[in-house]
Amino acid sequence: MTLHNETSLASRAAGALPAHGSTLLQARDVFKNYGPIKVLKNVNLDLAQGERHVVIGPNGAGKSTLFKVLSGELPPTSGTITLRNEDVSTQKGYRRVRKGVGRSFQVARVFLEMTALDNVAVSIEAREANCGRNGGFLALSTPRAIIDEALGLLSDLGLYAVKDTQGAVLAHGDRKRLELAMSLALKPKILMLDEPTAGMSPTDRAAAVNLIDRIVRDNQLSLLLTEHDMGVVFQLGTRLSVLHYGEVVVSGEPDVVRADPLVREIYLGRKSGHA
Ligand SMILES: Nc1ncnc2c1ncn2[C@@H]1O[C@H](COP(=O)(O)OP(=O)(O)OP(=O)(O)O)[C@@H](O)[C@H]1O
Repeated sequence: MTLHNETSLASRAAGALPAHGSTLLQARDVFKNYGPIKVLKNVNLDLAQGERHVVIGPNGAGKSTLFKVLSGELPPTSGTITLRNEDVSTQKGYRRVRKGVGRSFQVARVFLEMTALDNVAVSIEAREANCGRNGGFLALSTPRAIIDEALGLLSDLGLYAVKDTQGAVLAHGDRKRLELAMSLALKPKILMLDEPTAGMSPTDRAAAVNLIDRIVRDNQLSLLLTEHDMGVVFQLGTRLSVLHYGEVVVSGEPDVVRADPLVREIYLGRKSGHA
C-alpha cells in the first residue's frame, strides 16, 4: 500500500517507493466528516499486492475512520475508493467482502452467544451464500464440509481447544483470534486489521504477531494494519504511513519513517537526534 497526500507535506509522503505488485485497493482525494468535524483530509492511498502497510498516528488521528471508509462501513464525504479499478465508493461493506476485503475491528466483533465453531461456520456459510453456493443461511443443518473447514481454521489459529466455548466467555486474546479466523473464513485477498493486539499481554502480543505473519504468508494476503505498539509495527510492516489530524504526513519504508524528524516530533514525541 502506498499512501499519498497532496498537502504541503505531500513531497514527504509516499510515491518514491516501488509498488509490490498490481494495485488492489485505492483511495483518491478522500475526505470524511462527522457533521462539522473534518476527520480525513485529502487522503490518497494505493494498496498493492503483497504489501504490509501499517497506518500509525496519535489517538484521534483518524485511523479507524480511514479503515471504515476503506472497508465500506462508512461512505467517504468525498473522494473515491476503488477495488481493482472498480469504483466501490458507495458500495456497502458486504459487497466489498465479496470482492476480497476481510477486516477485523479494534473491539472484536464475534457472536457472543455462539460457540467459536459456530462463529467460524457462519462466516463460511456467508461466504458460500455470497458466492451463490449451497443453501447458505437457508440450509437446515450445517454441511459437514463447512464444519470441517471451520475446525481446520480453528486448529490453525490455536483455537481448537475452545471450539465449543461461547464467544461471550472467551479470553480476550482468543476472541481476537476468533475474529481473525472469521475474517479468514471469507477467503480475503486483503486483510485489514484494526489494532489486532490491543489489550494483549506481551506474551499474547508476540504470539499474535507470529500468527499474523504466518497467516499473511501462507495465504498470500496483502495487509493493511493500524497499531499502536511500535514493536508490532516494525515487525509486521513493510511500509508505514503516519496519519496526523487526518492527513498523511509521512509514508515510506519503516526505517525511513522511523528516522524522519517530523515523525519523531509529532508521533514519537522526540526531537530528531534523540532516538
Ligand atoms: N461517529 C463519530 N462521530 C463523531 N466523531 C467521531 C466519530 N467517530 C470518531 N470521531 C472522531 O473522529 C476523530 C478520529 O477518530 P478515529 O477513531 O478515526 O481515530 P483513531 O486514529 O482511530 O484513534 P485511536 O487511535 O484512539 O483509535 C476523533 O476526534 C473522534 O473523536
